Amino acid sequence: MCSMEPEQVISVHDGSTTYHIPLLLEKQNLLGILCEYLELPLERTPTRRLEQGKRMWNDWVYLVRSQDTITDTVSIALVGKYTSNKNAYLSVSKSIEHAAMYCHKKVKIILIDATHLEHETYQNSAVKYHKAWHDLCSVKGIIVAGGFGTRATGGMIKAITWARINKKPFLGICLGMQLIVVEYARHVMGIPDAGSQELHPESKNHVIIHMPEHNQENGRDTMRLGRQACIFKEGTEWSKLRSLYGPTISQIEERHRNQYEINPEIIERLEKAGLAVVGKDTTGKRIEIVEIRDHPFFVGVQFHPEYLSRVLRPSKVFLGLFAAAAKCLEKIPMALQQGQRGLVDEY
Ligand SMILES: NC(=O)CC[C@H](N)C(=O)O
Repeated sequence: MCSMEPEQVISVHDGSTTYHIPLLLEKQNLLGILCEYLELPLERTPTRRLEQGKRMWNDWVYLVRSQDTITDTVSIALVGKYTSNKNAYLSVSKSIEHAAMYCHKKVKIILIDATHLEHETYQNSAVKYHKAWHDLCSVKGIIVAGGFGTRATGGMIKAITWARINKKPFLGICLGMQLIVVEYARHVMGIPDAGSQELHPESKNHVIIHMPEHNQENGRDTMRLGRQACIFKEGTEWSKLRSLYGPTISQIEERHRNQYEINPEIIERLEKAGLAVVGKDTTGKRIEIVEIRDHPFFVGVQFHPEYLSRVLRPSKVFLGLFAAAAKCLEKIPMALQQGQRGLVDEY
């Protein structure tokens, strides 16, 4: 066969998940073959690096194999406006999967087009409207993901109201967090026209404003980007999200991509009404995390936790949402503190 030896052919057959593929490759000695053909001196690799690699490999094999014995599936709705493109929310979907693997559960992610939750859809297509609401009401947890522009935000706000009132585990990411604040201001604080400068320019009560140091004319060129610190506020040890980082962590770093922020002038009123500030930036003015205390899990983050989630190191933010949906949140802080590789370690 075209000047190739049989042992040079490596096959990757269908498996239950893509995470099994490294296991298939290893079984066929891919590493050995590559080292031989590329003349890579594995024996000269420092022992520390080799051991680190071995540990990571063992953790990977353990986690992937443990997936084969899962019986429970937890459904999570991902509410957004770019749902017609399956890959638009790939990093968010993968982060939910990482969290599910840690909790030893399977996940079914249901993409919901936020416009379908809006009344206009009911008028044009009652089937789409009822299907979207049926999906939203059936799932165990809900995420409103990031985004730009007004379209579909009416439906996202409806999803937030539903999760808040019905005590469904909920996570709002970036735009999702900004809409939590709009929803709270409108329906709990009694400001019916509360809005965001980006989405509701006509509003007289902007609870989300353009960040002053960012140039509006240059649009997205001047976004707040990249890794930035978030400091947990004193007295927020009760926070369900914070409990996942452990008692010694007072600061985390996460990646950002936004132009708007919570209006600092409303923060005191927001907190008095029950939407607590859990994390702020290093200036102490910019809000990074909000959370409702009397709720199984209702968290908004201004950053994008999906950018830093990894298979062996799932984002705590997604872990919180997923574990609350799977009703195993109370086990997670201890499991993480003890360095368990996942909840299956219990068995
Ligand atoms: N990444 C996002 O979700 C952005 C949210 C919002 N459009 C902003 O610019 O702040």
